[in-house]
Amino acid sequence: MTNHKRPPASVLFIFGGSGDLNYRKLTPALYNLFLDDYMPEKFEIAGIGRSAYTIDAYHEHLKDGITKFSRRKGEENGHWDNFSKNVTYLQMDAEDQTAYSVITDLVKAKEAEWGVHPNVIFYLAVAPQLVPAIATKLGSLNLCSDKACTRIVIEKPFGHDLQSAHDLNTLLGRMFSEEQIYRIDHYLGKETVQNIIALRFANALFEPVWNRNFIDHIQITASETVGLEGRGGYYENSGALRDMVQNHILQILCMVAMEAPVSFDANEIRNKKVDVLNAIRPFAKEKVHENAVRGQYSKGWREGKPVPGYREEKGVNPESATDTYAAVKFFIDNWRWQGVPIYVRTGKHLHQKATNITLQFRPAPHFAFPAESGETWRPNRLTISIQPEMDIRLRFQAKRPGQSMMLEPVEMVFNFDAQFGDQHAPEAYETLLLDVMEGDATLFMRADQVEAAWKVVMPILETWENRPPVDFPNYAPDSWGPEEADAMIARDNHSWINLPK
Ligand SMILES: NC(=O)C1=CN([C@@H]2O[C@H](COP(=O)(O)OP(=O)(O)OC[C@H]3O[C@@H](n4cnc5c(N)ncnc54)[C@H](OP(=O)(O)O)[C@@H]3O)[C@@H](O)[C@H]2O)C=CC1
Ligand SMILES: O=C1O[C@H](COP(=O)(O)O)[C@@H](O)[C@H](O)[C@H]1O
Repeated sequence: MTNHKRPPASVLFIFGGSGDLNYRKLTPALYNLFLDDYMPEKFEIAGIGRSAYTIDAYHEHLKDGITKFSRRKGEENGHWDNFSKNVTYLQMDAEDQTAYSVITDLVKAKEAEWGVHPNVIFYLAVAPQLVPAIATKLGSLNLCSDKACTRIVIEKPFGHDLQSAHDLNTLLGRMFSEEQIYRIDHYLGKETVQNIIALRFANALFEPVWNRNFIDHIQITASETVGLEGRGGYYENSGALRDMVQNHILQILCMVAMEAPVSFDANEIRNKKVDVLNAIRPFAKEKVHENAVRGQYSKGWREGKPVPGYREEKGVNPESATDTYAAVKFFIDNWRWQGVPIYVRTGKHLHQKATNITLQFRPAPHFAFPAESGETWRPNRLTISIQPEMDIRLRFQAKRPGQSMMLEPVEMVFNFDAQFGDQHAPEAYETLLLDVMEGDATLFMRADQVEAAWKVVMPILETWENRPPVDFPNYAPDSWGPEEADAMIARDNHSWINLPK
């Protein structure tokens, strides 16, 4: 028996139903929502692709993905039959307008069967080049003018640069109103990312010190130990700055730096975030090299096994100039953050998988203790670990037990798993898919947000594109990235904070 509201009846069309994202993320997320009683009482999921599948083969394929990739690891597959009877497959070429009648037919059939007009959700889990064609064809169906019930979900990447993102927004705007468009950034669905808002705005403790008067600098790290994982074709045209900084990292930065919202209304939250993006100091192109560092991994070793260099990966140009690492120093020009550097970095094949945010506080204004007591003195730090560790740590000085006043840095830790158990935290895609079915766009990117984020990175991208790197490859797998990134932060008398594994 469910004790929460469930979304209204919904028909969900997944373009890319035969693809990797649906296999690894979307269907496992939908199945978990089903197990947790969050799916609508009446729902139909239609995967779409050109590949041929019998319905049984399609179900087997999806079940295999759940067994391998669901947070529940398929241990509750006993409910699969009840779920999969609502899952169908439509073999169609999405570039063929005449094929789209199957979509309207299915919606009509479900409306007649259920006796209610359902939500109609189009999830575009396809390569970005296909998005304009599909959106245009959907636009010519009778379904899209229903602003209350019809929604379109667009996967990343949203555009390749500011101009293409703007063009895509314009095109989508011809067929759908802004409230119907859900631009996914899966980081916003992560529990620990959403918790930044709770930490900041549900507690009176932090807000008074959350500003330039107390904070010395901020670091955001999103490091990965994996390489391309078969996505060379995509990544070669993207790179770390486009793939991670323009979207995930800037969104995290917005949540750390935004002003307090007055309500949880989607537009209120998004307004506050876009204010941050608009306040990020634009880079003069001649200053880019002082504030941004790019890297590319060479061949090397990880845990005793050889790792091919980026330029040797499938789908990659042997002389590629694509960045697999990016580090940038940002400033936010507003009253709260004036003068506080925000260092961000991300990269493939780094030493550790870790996404975390550290706010380092200014030193205490006067050190009254005997000089020798402060040998191990360290500045206060608040560290928010997003993944794989999910915790928040506050570092402060304590008196070491004994007859003399010796100080020692210690930590207070809140750990999600220890507090709430590790079994039932929903995955990002569960949260985001549920939000789409419920019509809540708070965790999705509005058109102006996406474009503002592109504006932030464009001077770096343009400078890098006009000035090919001379030193690539410039970092080894299993390292912390190029030395130049260490030098960039060292010029400000700081160093990158690498948390212990
Ligand atoms: N995979 C991932 O982990 C992530 C993916 N994404 C994004 O999701 C999107 C999809 O990625 P991914 O699933 O990896 O890609 P895949 O290449 O695995 O899947 C592409 C899908 O598009 C379908 N498709 C291609 N052309 C047509 C067509 N003409 N008509 C109908 N269907 C078509 C393919 O079906 P068929 O071949 O059967 O026609 C397939 O289902 C991309 O934008 C990607 O950037 C974002 C984050 C993570
Ligand atoms: O969007 C992307 O994110 C993943 C990292 O996601 P995470 O949830 O595992 O942190 C990244 O590997 C991929 O290149 C990028 O497209």
